[in-house]
Amino acid sequence: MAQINPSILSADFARLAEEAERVGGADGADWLHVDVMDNHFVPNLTLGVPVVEALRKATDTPLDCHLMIEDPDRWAPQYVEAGAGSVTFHAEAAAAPVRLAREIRAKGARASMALKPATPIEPYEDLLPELDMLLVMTVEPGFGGQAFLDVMLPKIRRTRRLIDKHGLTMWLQVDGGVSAETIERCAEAGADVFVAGSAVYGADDPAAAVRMLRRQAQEARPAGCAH
Ligand SMILES: O=C(CO)[C@H](O)[C@H](O)COP(=O)(O)O
Repeated sequence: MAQINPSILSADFARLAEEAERVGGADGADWLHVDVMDNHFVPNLTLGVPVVEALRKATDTPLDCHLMIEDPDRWAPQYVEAGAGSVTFHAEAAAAPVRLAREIRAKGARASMALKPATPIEPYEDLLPELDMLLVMTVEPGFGGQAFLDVMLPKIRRTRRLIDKHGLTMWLQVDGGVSAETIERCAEAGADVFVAGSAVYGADDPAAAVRMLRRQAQEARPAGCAH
């Protein structure tokens, strides 16, 4: 089942509760993607734990927190305590990714790891069973509205093959430039969770955009795929 996670990076930060509402409801967002940026790991600054706590109270949609921050080993557990249902840390930033994934899971959230475009999946093959999701970035992290990097499609395919080879049920997420023009290629390559910021919040009807993206992804999935 294809999941669509609108990124609040493209939402109106002065009205986050209403923006969450605009993509929620039946057939709406599967998760709300919350981009946490610290101005060090990426050259942009967004929000932190108090905003995640406030969002948790403002919406029933589960929160998928993507930490684009340094030292996630120290900070990620606080996002679980703040109410995130899934916490993604970056492979490039984590000092002890296995220990961190186990801590996130032990605290009750899904553990996920992200790879920047230049980071290969292969060195992390043995870590996959420790994770509930792997995020392949399809833009350089830091900003919404960037063009989708087609050169990431082979990495999505290789990651899907590794997940299937190990018989894992973990999810494969893509984030960056995902839109009506690019989502089918991602789904064909094996992604099953799609983050979309500008393609959802830039639409006249964001909830309809979520439904359309989900339908496109669902129809583009390889025939007979287990994910
Ligand atoms: O992680 C991100 C940027 O670092 C965003 O989630 C992502 O770029 C979504 O925005 P868009 O769909 O407009 O590309």
